[in-house]
Amino acid sequence: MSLADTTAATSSRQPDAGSPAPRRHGPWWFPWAVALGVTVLATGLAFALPDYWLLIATSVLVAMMSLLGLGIVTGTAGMIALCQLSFAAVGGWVMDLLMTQTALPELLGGAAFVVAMLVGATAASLLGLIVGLPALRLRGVNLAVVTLGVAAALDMTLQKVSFPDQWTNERVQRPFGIPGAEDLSGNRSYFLFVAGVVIIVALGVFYLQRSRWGAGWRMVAFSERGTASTGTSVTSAKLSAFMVSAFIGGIAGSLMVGQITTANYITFQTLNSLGLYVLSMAVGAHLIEMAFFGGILFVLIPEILKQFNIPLEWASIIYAVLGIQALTTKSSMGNDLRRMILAWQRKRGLNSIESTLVSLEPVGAPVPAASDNVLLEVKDLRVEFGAVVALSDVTMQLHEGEILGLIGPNGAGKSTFVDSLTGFLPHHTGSVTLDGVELDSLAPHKIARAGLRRTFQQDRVPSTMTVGAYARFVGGKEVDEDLIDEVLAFFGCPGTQAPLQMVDVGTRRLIEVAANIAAGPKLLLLDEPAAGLSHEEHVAFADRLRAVPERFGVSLLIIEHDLDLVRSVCSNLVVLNFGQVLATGRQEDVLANPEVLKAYMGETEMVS
Ligand SMILES: Nc1ncnc2c1ncn2[C@@H]1O[C@H](COP(=O)(O)OP(=O)(O)OP(=O)(O)O)[C@@H](O)[C@H]1O
Repeated sequence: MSLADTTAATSSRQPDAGSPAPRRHGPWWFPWAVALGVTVLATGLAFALPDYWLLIATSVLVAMMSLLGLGIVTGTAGMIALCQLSFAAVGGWVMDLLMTQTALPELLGGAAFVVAMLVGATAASLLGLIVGLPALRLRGVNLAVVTLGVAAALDMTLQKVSFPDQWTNERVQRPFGIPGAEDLSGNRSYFLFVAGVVIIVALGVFYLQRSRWGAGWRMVAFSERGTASTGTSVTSAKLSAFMVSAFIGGIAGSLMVGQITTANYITFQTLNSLGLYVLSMAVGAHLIEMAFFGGILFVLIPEILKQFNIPLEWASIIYAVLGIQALTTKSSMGNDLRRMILAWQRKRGLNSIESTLVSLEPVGAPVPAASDNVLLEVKDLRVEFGAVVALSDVTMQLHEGEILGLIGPNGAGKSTFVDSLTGFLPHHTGSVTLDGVELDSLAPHKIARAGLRRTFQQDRVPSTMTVGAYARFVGGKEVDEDLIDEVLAFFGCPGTQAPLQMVDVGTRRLIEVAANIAAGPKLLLLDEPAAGLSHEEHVAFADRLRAVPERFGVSLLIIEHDLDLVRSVCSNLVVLNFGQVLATGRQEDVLANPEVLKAYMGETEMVS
């Protein structure tokens, strides 16, 4: 499409034809209805089960609590933690200390248990913070070794120090009983108390998973770079996952101590933490219902072995088989189940979600003209990878309201340029300023917050969220929800309720562009945004991009190999070659420059 083909811009912010359905939030009462149902069920079980099975049921709930915590680090945030029972041990130890060695029970009566439990969980979350620190730099096997080391060290310490109740042979008093129950501190009321705590924590996890924190955990599991480029600190996301996980682990430890009213280091041994990790991976403990199922397995496998007089050590072999299955298939029972439901829905033609970009009425905006205000100023940018000079003395400007194209042959330094500007290559020299603010010394998430955002060549949109959750996360705390709907509709993206799992990769990249525009940056860098789009989608996408600066107030820097798109949307171009600026200026002039023709494409293709 040439300049002559374009018509006047429409700058009004009217909703487009083909808008997604109005935003609907899931029924708010659903989790509360489930919680009520579980409460009724637990109350029924408390009065129906014999004493021995009440103890077993309590153990299931406590194991579920441990798995709920572990699921946050392993399933949601995608890290490895082999010391979940160390957090439980710290929680249990502190509660044991407060309940048997201090005047807390006399002072607070039945409520002392709850206070001690919360103090213990807080202490465990501090250990979570310490364990999380290495996770900022380590991944995979290295992180596994560190967390295993923590578990082993705590194991040995507990063997030496022992639990406080054993110093004086006192027992931990269980919490206040349930009114009307006969045995106010007995197994029935304790089961009900534990069930209540589990329901509260499960509700907390449910809402956390859907909060900004939860979205950060999911993002960090999928892509740390993607997370940072949305303005979220990877450090905070990882540490908060470890701290919340450890807090819940600490509560589980307190409940374990309350169950047996005394404590022993054997309960919290490293081997048990390993078993819990394997189970968490095998069932997919980031899903609340699967954490419950995992709790049943964790308690029932040894119980069944006991019933058949099989040595309990065989339980480890069963966990090992489950672990091998989960690690080799890189999936969990929960995820498999969800995938099966999805495949079944697809077979029935339900929920297939596609972009409506090509069916949108063209906006017909002209290629935007740049204003006189310099928005981005890059001076003498230089990046070296050992002996390779990837960028050398790159100097360029981008003006407010402009769509600037950055082109160059393979290996010219385009990705290195984008990475340096957005903080992912901190060791560059030279200077980068955005709207007068120096960006050089800032971390990637701070650069994003300063108003310079980017999208990626590779898919950085996690399939574990809905379109709306992702867009709200990318948009930041202050994002206008109506603007999210508007930008999604503007690019023909699915509505906010659509699960990203149902959306193809090309449409996901459109959603990434839309969400970043809704975030309202001053400048958005699009790294090969049209890759993976069909010809018709290219044309429609270019039409929409041209309207972005005026309609949404976002300037664009587009890195693209596709010269049709560049011709169609960019007023000015910068050409990189061997890490240096080969040409810069008006698009028509640059594309006619013989040096550019020679270096970039070969004359025949450019002239045609
Ligand atoms: N991490 C790295 N270590 C060493 N050399 C690198 C590294 N990253 C990039 N380079 C080199 O720097 C130069 C510029 O690479 P860059 O990826 O920025 O080019 P590009 O223009 O984005 O290429 P493409 O269009 O193929 O994506 C190339 O010579 C590349 O081999």
